[in-house]
Parts: sequence; C-alpha cells; structure tokens
Amino acid sequence: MKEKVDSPVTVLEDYFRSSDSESSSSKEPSADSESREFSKSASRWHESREFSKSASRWHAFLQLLRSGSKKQMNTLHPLSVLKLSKRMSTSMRESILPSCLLDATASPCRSPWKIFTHHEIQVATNSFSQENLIGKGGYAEVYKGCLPNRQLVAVKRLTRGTADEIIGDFLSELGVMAHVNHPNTAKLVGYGVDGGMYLVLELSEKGSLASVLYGSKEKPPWFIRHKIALGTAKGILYLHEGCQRRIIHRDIKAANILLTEDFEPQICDFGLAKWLPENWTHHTVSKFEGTFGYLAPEYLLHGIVDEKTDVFAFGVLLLELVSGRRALDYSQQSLVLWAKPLLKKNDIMELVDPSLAGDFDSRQMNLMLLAASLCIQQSSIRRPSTRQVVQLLNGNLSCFKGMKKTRMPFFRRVFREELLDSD
Ligand SMILES: Nc1ncnc2c1ncn2[C@@H]1O[C@H](COP(=O)(O)OP(=O)(O)OP(=O)(O)O)[C@@H](O)[C@H]1O
Repeated sequence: MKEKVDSPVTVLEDYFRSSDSESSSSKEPSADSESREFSKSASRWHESREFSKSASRWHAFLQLLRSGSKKQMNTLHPLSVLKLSKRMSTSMRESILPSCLLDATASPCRSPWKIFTHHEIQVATNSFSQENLIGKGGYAEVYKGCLPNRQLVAVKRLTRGTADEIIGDFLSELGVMAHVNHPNTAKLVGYGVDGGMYLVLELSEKGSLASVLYGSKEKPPWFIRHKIALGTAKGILYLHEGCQRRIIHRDIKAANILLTEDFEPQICDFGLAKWLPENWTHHTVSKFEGTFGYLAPEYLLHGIVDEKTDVFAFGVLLLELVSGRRALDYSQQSLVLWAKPLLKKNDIMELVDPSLAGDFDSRQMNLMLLAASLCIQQSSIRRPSTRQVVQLLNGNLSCFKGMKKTRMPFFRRVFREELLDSD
C-alpha cells in the first residue's frame, strides 16, 4: 500500500503524547533454555578470560577427555577445544582432541551432527564442481550439495591460511555453530575433517540477503525487507542475550544473512564470532578483521568489541534494506556517511530505495529509520541495546522512557519537539 511518508521522529511523537500511562505489551523473545542446559556443565571451563598457558589447565582438559564420560564430552565447550588447539602442535592435537573431530571413520562419540567422509562430501557436491559453487568469501568456498536422503546442503570448505590456521578457524566456527539454536541462525547439519575442513549447513534456498538485494533484478518488496530486519534483530538478540554465552558475531552484513524459502533470515558465518564472559564490559582485539562499511568507530580505532559492535553493523544493514544501497559502493563511498545528513534532515524520500516506488508501510519505515539512526551513533553508549532495537522494530517505544532520562542531551538534540510534547 502507498502511504504518506512522515518522519521517523513522528513515531516518537505519537508515542510520547500518549505513552506515559501506557504499559508495554510486546513480548520479548524468550531465552533458549535448552541451549542453556546444553553447556551448563561446561561452564567451569570458562571461568577465566582465556584458557591460559598454564599446565594445570592442560591437565584439566586432558582429565576431562580421559574421563571418557559421554556427558562431559558432549558438553565440552567447543571453544575450549579451539583455544587449546591454538597452542597445540599438530601431533599433540592428534593425541588428545576428541577423535570424532579428527577422524571421521573412527568416532566413538555420538553427536547430533553427522560426520562426513571426504568421499561423501565429494559425492554430494559433484566433486566440488563449479556449477555447485554458490558462494565465496574471504575464508571459504561454499558448494551446494545433495545428500543421499535428498536433503540439500551447503558445504563450506575452508580455504584460507596454513593448515593450522584452517583448523583453528574451523574449530572456532564449529564451536559457535554447534552451540547456537535459534530460528534466525543458520543450521549445522554436520562436518567433515577428512581431506580438508568442511562445515555442512542446511541450504538456504534464497541465498544471502546480499544476493537478493543486489544480485537480482526483482528487488524484495517492503514487507520482506521488514521481515528480514526483524528476524535478523531477533537472531542477534539471541546471540547477545539468549544463549548460554554472550556471543558477539563481529561480521553482521548482508552477505552473512541467509534467507530460507519464505525469507526467514538466518545469521551465518560465525568465523569471527567472539564469546565474552558475563563480567567483561568488552574485549579488545589486536588483529583487524571484519568488513569495511560495517565497522563501528571504536572497533576501527581501538579494536574494542562488544554487543554494540554488532548493533552498529545492524544499523548499516537496516540502511541497506531501506535504501537498497551497498554498505560500501563501487567507489568506496560509505552508506553511513551518505545517510547521516539525510537522516538528520529526515529526508526520507531521498533515503528510500526508488525501486520500492513508494510502496511501503510508513510507520514501519519510520521505525526502521529511527532504529538505524540510533544504531549508527558514533558513540557506542548512545546506541541502543539489541533488545531495544527489537522492541523498536516491533513498534514498542517503551524503551525510550529510560533513554529519555539517561540520554537527555542526545534526545534533546534529535527529538527536541517530541520531548517537549511528552514533557
Ligand atoms: N547455508 C547456505 N546456504 C546458501 N548459501 C550459503 C550458505 N552458507 C553460505 N552461503 C553463501 O556463501 C557465501 C560465503 O559464505 P561465508 O560467509 O560463510 O564464507 P566466508 O568465507 O566465511 O565469508 P567472509 O569472507 O564474509 O568471512 C555467503 O555469502 C552465501 O552467499
């Protein structure tokens, strides 16, 4: 339907006029209690920041592996394996890592994921034929595959770096993928460690959001863009708050949002994901990784990683959904720099993708632009939490009550008139 376009701030205006007595009715996504159960007993492995160099930790790790308890093996945190593995020589790794991760033919531990032999993967992907190649990133090639039971899968073959780096990247991504379980995260079917490192995922029929937004002539209509925005926000909220550990994805972007047959978004590519202990405010990384166009200023300048890193990238993704423009265009112009002055002027007609031809729900558009402008704030403190972003996209503005008090200067500047109304 075509509707009159107001400004994103009119959403707040309406809200502040009538909301003080109103209580929130929106439902928050519930935490995934199953996945909390999943690694309760592994939590003792994560009391410290890093698996330190100390021999005692190695000893504990070896004890756990040797104890042979299936329960303990199943709940052993995959990250533990990675962090330890980085300090392992190949021969040590071979001698102590669960054999199910090293030898597909001799697996004693039962897992919900299938372990594929190289032959099975070759058959499924038609020997990695070029026709089956459906994606290529900086770290991997992704092939479409068909299993004997006719299930369609995506086989991610890790390609970048030395053998040890590939094993590290593989264990890292496998660890996170094996841990997450949400409708808006990609689904692991199994893995292979024979003749290479392979992650086998459910195939996303529609490919990635990037291919749908930029690679096809038929641009997605508004209701699909809105569904993708909300589903992606819920997926990120699950990573930040819903699963056992705080997970920061660190590479939220259109190419990492897969789409199912009915355009349900699924976050994929956990290759850069970081687990943060509960009591850490943030983590600082020295190695620069991620995708230009989506990087938060504090990450670019100081390597600071926390939930707000993902919130910033999600703001860029919202701008892509609204404008149909890439985060960085062919002349390397930043979408954020292009959009900021337009957001400030509320120049919605200039911001919105012309291919929508004005066909969108104006309230949803206002909410999305408001969410985008908050997410791409320069200062990470001023960005909303992912929970607030989900609330906002759901049309629930109650979170602004708190923000109104705690972040007055910002709100005075951006929503001055609305605040006057509500006061
Ligand atoms: N399950 C899947 N179904 C369909 N296509 C997929 C699937 N997984 C990945 N792809 C495609 O392959 C591309 C690359 O995958 P992925 O992002 O995991 O690789 P990567 O090398 O880790 O990328 P990056 O350089 O962003 O880190 C995706 O953008 C997507 O187009």
